[in-house]
Amino acid sequence: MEVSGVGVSGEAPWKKMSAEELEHQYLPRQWVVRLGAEEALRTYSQIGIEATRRAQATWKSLLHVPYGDGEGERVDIYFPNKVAEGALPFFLFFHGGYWQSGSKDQSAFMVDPLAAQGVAVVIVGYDIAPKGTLDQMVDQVTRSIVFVQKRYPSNEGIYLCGHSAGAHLAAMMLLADWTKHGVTPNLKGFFLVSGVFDLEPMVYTSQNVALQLTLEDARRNSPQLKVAQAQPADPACPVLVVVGQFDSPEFHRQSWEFYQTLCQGGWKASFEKLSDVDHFEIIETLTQKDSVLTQIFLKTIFQ
Ligand SMILES: N[C@@H](CC(=O)c1ccccc1NC=O)C(=O)O
Repeated sequence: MEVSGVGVSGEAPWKKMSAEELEHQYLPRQWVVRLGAEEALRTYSQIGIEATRRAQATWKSLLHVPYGDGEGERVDIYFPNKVAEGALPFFLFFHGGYWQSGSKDQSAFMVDPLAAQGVAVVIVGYDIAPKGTLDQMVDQVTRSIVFVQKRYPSNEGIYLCGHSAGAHLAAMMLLADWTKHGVTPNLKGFFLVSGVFDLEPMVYTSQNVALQLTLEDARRNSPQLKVAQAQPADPACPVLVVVGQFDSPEFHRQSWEFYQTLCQGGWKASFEKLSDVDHFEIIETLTQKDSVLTQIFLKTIFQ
């Protein structure tokens, strides 16, 4: 892999970028080659809305189930037809949108192909900025997982998948302290898709207008800085770091360096660069049962 991490000077490469270049590196829509930037976002939303409509028409579901008292603290749960409720693998999805856009209501991309194979899928809602702060989102995601574990104690594994900002939230769960929640979730795998793991560069982009991260907030919420010091709770739990071929060089660097840090920290990490997909297609392909990423998920869940 040719992506260099920290340069010979020891300084992160983004620190030498102009403000314009940094902004460009962290605007995924500008790296889409098959469509114009705005059309790429529109297409992504449409595919998410359509997949969600189809999922709700096809599978038994529990919609808008509260995992906390806040209005935004809700999940949608989709069940496969067979087997008794509960004794199933559970796949939890945390949507992207830079912690300030997107919702569970248009993010059920992977329900059809996973439910068809006997996986329960939970699409998690959380309070995006400016309503929610990053610390609150991390806490909400933690509680959503605790909720699933408590409600389905006989689950056959909980798998966390996040996209982009959602991959960041899922990665923060590698560091979660479950003791204060009274239950340790049966986590069996992490799928971190086109994520951001070091939030420091975000502080210097326009995304921070809504996020309002201080440098301290960014560092406290950067799994890249934290996982090296943490012991894997379960060293056998696989952590897959995936990035799309057409993601920006900064997104490639973020994923590659996080993967390397996970390996050094004793996690069972793997890295995939998915060919021919951009930041949005990488999730859009999850609507299809034979996509490379869908197959990786199923293989991990049923190995
Ligand atoms: N404002 C971003 C949108 C974006 O990043 C995004 C949109 C949908 C799903 C994930 C995204 N990226 C990270 O969370 C852009 O212009 O590319």
